[in-house]
Amino acid sequence: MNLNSKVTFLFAAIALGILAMLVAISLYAFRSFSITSSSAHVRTAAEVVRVHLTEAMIQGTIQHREQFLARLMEVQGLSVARVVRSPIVDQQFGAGLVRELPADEIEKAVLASGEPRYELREVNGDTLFRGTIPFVASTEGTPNCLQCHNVPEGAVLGAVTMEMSIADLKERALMTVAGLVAMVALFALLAIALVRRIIRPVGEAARDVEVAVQRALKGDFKSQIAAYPQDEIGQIANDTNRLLSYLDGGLERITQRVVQLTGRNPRQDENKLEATIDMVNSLADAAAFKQAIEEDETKGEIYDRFGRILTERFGITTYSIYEAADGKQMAPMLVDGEAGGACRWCDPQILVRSETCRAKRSGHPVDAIAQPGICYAFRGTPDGGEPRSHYCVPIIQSGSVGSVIQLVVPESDTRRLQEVAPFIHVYVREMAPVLEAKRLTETLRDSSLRDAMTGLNNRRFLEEYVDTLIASARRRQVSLAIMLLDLDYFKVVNDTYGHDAGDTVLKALSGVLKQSVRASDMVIRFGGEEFLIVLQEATVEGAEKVAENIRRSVEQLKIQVAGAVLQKTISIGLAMFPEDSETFWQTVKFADVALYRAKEAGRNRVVRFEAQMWEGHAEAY
Ligand SMILES: Nc1nc2c(ncn2[C@@H]2O[C@H](COP(=O)(O)OP(=O)(O)OP(=O)(O)O)[C@@H](O)[C@H]2O)c(=O)[nH]1
Repeated sequence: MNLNSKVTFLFAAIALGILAMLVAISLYAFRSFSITSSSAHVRTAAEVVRVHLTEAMIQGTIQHREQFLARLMEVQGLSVARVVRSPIVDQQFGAGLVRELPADEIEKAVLASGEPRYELREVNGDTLFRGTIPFVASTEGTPNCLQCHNVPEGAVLGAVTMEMSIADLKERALMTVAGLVAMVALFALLAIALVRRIIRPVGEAARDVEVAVQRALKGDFKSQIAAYPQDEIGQIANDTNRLLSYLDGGLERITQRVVQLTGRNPRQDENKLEATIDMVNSLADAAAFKQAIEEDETKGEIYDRFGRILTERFGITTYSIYEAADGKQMAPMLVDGEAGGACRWCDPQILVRSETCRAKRSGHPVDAIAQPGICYAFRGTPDGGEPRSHYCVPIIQSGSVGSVIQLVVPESDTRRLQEVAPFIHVYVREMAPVLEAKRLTETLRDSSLRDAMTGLNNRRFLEEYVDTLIASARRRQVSLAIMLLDLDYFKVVNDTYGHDAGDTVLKALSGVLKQSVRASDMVIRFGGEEFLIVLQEATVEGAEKVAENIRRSVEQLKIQVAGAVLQKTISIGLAMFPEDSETFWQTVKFADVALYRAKEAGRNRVVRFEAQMWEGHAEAY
């Protein structure tokens, strides 16, 4: 029920209540008045009858009593006028007139009690008032009752009964009450109409405010409340309009900025305020994410953190992060939360021919939800499960695609992915410069630890890595074989064919060395044409075999240089850690001494270090 109806209802109820009370009080008052006034009339008439009868008795004309009473009934409205005698009068004066009427029940009661009785009754639609008044013996007056009646003072001598119609009086009373009711009802109707008119703007403003609040709760602050006269309601309407405009303007400005940052426009059917709050939250989360990854040490940690955000925040559990390596290759860094996992969602071709990856090739996001089947490299159902779709985002670093994020979702979940994609872009945008900085740092660090010409690790790398190497060997209680290798008569190559030919020989040798050892072994370019190899978990016999194998491979290696095919030999010194020395670098010195012996002994050979070789060399180191 609205305010207007409530007020109308309230006023109507009050008016009805007042009317009911008014009618009740009026009717009661009129009834009391009618009875009182009729009683007074009957009493007066009874007194007139008594005086007349007394006079008739004194004059001896009492036999005309009935005529007198009949004449009396001609008075308008009077329907009964009769007299009854009390038994004590009959005792004194006999039975009285032959027409004497017997007393009815009321008269008997009045004669017995001496108290008047009045009564209202309805007869055939007429309202009659009856009064029975006793004649009581009194000593007052001249002559008085006791002069003739032989009775004590106060005795009841008789009673007169009169009955008159008060229909006219009643009708007039009802007319008066009806008039009163009509006036009050009219006044109430006018009052209700006036109050409704006064409060209508309040109700309409309240309705407008309610509509505006409902829309505001849905993120829409564009409502305006109709202008009203300059009273309190008008003031509320104006203030509310100003507040709504202020909120709408503020939300509009915030949304515009947030849309610029996220690239996501709230949908028409969306709660704009909640959508904007969501976007601001995402921006704040992305900023926190950026702060966290800036302090991460490696790119692997960054990918891992991003993977967790994909799963925990966006509910995406199947995804791949590829890193574009040098040349045409791509490497999976994180697949479905697994570091360096296999290429699960794409044709493995992309790993060796990165151009096969559409996002890598184009540098643009690849949206298979908007354009199903857009990328031929995508393998949507590798395990025959529910068909899947994908959305790939390239990360541009230093002007080219450095990494590719691939999000994979079941077909049934594509709409949700579309909704979160802009937020994921925000994260990717925050991540890109940090990844680039990390890549530069890693490249710089890698180049300082690597020999640019041969691609082998350098002496500095060995110096940094040696502690880890020793700790690992000690923990596993294994030996390391250390070989120092030096090309024989290498100077001649430079001198005869030039420095470039010398470089070619060194590169070819590096290749042979790399191929001759296990991936876990280390090949280091130790000096100019000097190389150091560390074999992990080695025995003396095993190491000697590897060294001999290298010597033979080098001897058989034919190297094409400008205008000639060269064949070179190599000398190798071998020492064992910790068998030959408890310290790694001392073992390297022993390998160097053995190498010296190999050169001394005619070159192109492997010499295993022996303790007596150190004698005479100690001072040289
Ligand atoms: N082309 C080229 N030559 C290098 C490089 N580093 C060192 N050399 C040369 O390698 C040669 C080493 O010569 P030596 O130490 O005299 O030894 P060798 O001629 O190999 O003779 P032995 O070791 O005694 O068998 C020098 O001529 C250096 O200039 C390099 O990076 N490229």
